[in-house]
Amino acid sequence: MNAQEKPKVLIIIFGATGDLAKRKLYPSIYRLVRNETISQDFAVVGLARRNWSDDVYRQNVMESVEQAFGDCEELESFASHFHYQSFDVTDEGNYLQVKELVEKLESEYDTNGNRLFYLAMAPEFFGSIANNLKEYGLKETAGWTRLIIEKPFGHDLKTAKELNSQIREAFDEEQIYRIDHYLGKQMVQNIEVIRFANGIFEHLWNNRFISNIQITSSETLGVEDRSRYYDDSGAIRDMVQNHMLQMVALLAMEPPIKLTTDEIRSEKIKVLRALRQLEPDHVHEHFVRGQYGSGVVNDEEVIGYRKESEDLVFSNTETFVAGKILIDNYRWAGVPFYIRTGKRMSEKRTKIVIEFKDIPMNLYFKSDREHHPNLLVINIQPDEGIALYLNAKKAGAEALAEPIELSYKQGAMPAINTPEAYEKLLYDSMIGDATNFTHWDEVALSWKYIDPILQVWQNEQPNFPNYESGSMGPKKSDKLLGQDGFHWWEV
Ligand SMILES: NC(=O)C1=CN([C@@H]2O[C@H](COP(=O)(O)OP(=O)(O)OC[C@H]3O[C@@H](n4cnc5c(N)ncnc54)[C@H](OP(=O)(O)O)[C@@H]3O)[C@@H](O)[C@H]2O)C=CC1
Ligand SMILES: O=C1O[C@H](COP(=O)(O)O)[C@@H](O)[C@H](O)[C@H]1O
Repeated sequence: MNAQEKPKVLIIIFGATGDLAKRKLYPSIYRLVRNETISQDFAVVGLARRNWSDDVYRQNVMESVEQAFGDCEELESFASHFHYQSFDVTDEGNYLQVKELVEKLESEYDTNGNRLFYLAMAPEFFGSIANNLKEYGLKETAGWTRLIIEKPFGHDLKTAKELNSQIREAFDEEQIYRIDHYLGKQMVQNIEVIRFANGIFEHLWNNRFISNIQITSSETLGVEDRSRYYDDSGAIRDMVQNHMLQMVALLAMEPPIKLTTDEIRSEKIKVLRALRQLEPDHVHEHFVRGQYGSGVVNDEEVIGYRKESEDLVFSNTETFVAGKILIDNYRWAGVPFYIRTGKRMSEKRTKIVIEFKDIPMNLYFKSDREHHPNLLVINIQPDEGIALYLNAKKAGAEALAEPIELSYKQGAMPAINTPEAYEKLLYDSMIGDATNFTHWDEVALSWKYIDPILQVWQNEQPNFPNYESGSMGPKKSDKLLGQDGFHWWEV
């Protein structure tokens, strides 16, 4: 496709009545169409079991867009491109009807035969859907065919491998887009730019100048109505195996020789290969898990995880993880990457703190115990931006220093309308840019790192709940850094 051309596409959504489709996919497609990022020659086929008509489906699409953006222009005309078919993925006979509908729409809309299949469904269906798409001829088209797969991609390395071979029987690796929505976030994409477009940072980006890196992704929400999925997954599979390790890889990778999908992936893969695998005896030294009890979040009293549903009364699933990750390569030997993520914490925030090594002797602070190392903070959300903490002279006669903050906030720039992560990733998949999707090798290496932790945890009885809702997790998470002489920066 010519870079100037706007993609023309027929999007086929499996799980069209579900939460993800409503909250993320329809508003994203609306923005892509409204901003004319994609061609007006587009259509959407929604598939799910519910017995909806096109009208009911369109009504739901319009409501989801309005919920996201308030009153919107030309919503009815936008929704008229959406078509619904009641469909049970477990009934193979249904695929022929889907094929008929797709071919009929392709003769009505000028989409060049381009088909984007989006699997917004429970993962147990991913493999069979992919195979049936091939079996029933839905891949046979004059245009391109791509498959977007939601997470979780497997439950551990073994099941991820099984799933991957199933999907690869039907689709080539270049046609598979494994989505990790963190890679669509503006400030996650900014990590590479901050590092590789600024001479002042890249020279310092190594174990001679950085003492540790901290990545926090905290949420105030609890498990909501996803307990069936979440209880089987827990924070380590839900957030660490994918989003957190992807951020580690972006922070630690070597500069790619070119900004192409293959070169960037190849550098990320090298980092994941260099992660120090944990022996069972070392898991407790490096990883802490937690589960929320009751507490107060945003001034409201909330219940503990085990009270969220009858099925969770005896649950040992972790809703919090903190970890110390080591990367055994020349650049990062000896620099801990601390990560923490959890539900029902005191605030919703994702941020990265790069702590630089302190100077050997500080002449400007009153006591030797006062440490104000330089920090670079990358705020991923909600306030997208960067802050650099330096020390400057305190006003007054004495020769004393105090920390100051130089900051840049993306939202403060006029006319910058940050695209939502899903919007960006949907567009990338339509133009065939897989840079911000995860390659199978990345998925496999992430599971390889996580598996030993899962194995130790599943054989032990945790003492849950061990953190109050509205806090920043269990005390042991602070000790993880304390034992190395560091602390979490609440900047
Ligand atoms: N929701 C979120 O915020 C996120 C979700 N994800 C992932 O996205 C995927 C979808 O999640 P989510 O939308 O929350 O899940 P939901 O449970 O809300 O939706 C599931 C969808 O699948 C349909 N469905 C279920 N069984 C069948 C079947 N046998 N045949 C056809 N359709 C069926 C349901 O519709 P019906 O009942 O009408 O058949 C519904 O449309 C999952 O893989 C999840 O892990 C990833 C990140 C975030
Ligand atoms: O993938 C997931 O991410 C969300 C957090 O995403 P964010 O963009 O709001 O930071 C998390 O709530 C969910 O459990 C997980 O599946």
